[in-house]
Amino acid sequence: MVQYNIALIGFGGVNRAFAELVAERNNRWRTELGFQLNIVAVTDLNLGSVVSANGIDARMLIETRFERGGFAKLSGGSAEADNEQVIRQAPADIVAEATFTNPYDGEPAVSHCRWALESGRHVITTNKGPVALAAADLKALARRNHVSFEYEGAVMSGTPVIRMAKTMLAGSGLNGFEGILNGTSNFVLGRMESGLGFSEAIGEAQALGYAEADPTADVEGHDVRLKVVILANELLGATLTPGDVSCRGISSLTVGDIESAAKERCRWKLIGSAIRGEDGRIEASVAPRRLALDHPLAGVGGAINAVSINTDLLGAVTVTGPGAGRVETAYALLSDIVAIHRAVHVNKEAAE
Ligand SMILES: NC(=O)c1ccc[n+]([C@@H]2O[C@H](COP(=O)([O-])OP(=O)(O)OC[C@H]3O[C@@H](n4cnc5c(N)ncnc54)[C@H](O)[C@@H]3O)[C@@H](O)[C@H]2O)c1
Ligand SMILES: N[C@@H](CCO)C(=O)O
Repeated sequence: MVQYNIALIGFGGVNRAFAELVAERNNRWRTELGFQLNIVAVTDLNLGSVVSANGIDARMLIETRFERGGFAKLSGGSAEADNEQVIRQAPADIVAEATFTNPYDGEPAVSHCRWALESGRHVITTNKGPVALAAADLKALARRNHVSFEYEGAVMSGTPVIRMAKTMLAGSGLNGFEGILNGTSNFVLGRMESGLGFSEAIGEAQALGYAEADPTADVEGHDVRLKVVILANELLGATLTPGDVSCRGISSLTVGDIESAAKERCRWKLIGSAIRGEDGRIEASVAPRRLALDHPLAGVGGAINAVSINTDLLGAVTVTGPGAGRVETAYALLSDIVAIHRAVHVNKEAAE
């Protein structure tokens, strides 16, 4: 039986939900997927660090109400988040990076990924910073160290848009995309249509685990800008940085704007898009758009995301599914491990 030792960096909504999946589903994964997971290290800015080569009980981790620095009370624990030491020295095969997204330079998550890859650990991450701002370097580092860098959850949480488009639409002539790529702002717009105030709607999105640590990133469009960079670079072969993407969020929309759109059978949506022009240049933007109710993206509600990918051979192919949520995003981490497992074990077995 294959077992992967996992280090969790950041123990907030996503990695907690992932630990819960490990506690509930490891037996099932053994049978269905051919591997089981063993959490050997966890670090968190608020809780500290804990390392155990024999494994840390996932159920204990999620059921204990730790205070600040509370990992110090566990065997192998410390009150400090010793990220570098844990990432480089814990006996992990895979490092799951799920700390805050920093939209400016991606740090400290970029360093977390770099330390892990340099130390020969696979990296799985839901953090948009390292993927949008340092993917090329991190992929090269992964190749040099014969490990994988996987990041399906960075766009549309557990809905597999990156892997699906890169593998299943290969050769179809991808030339652009447009879509709803932020669960929080889509949820907030829907709640405002139902009469809720902007701040109350954001509060609900935070409670449901959709929002960024600083929800300004959601409502000002910065989160979508990172996702547009990621999709454009992954799917269209672009080399965009966030500065290349014009960006406007939903914070300037008023209840009056939303009501007048509704009277004219329209609805506001925050749309991220990129398109390859005649000259080969990629134009990318994030902006609220007033869509007629019969537009395919107008009916996408709540924290659901949808992206229509333009192809030469098929026309538009639309992927829709959850775009935020703790469990939904934790699933993306599992899907990354499945990809690593298939690359390492299944392909090796097929070659033998
Ligand atoms: N929640 C979602 O729906 C969702 C979806 C897709 C992607 N993401 C991304 O996944 C990541 C995690 O999201 P989340 O919802 O769990 O966020 P969260 O705010 O609930 O958790 C982040 C955790 O990281 C810890 N942390 C921050 N900096 C750290 C550091 N330097 N060292 C160790 N720990 C640190 C924090 O203490 C916190 O517990 C974020 O980058 C987010 O953008 C989240
Ligand atoms: N805050 C983000 C999480 C998913 O990246 C959203 O609401 O879409």
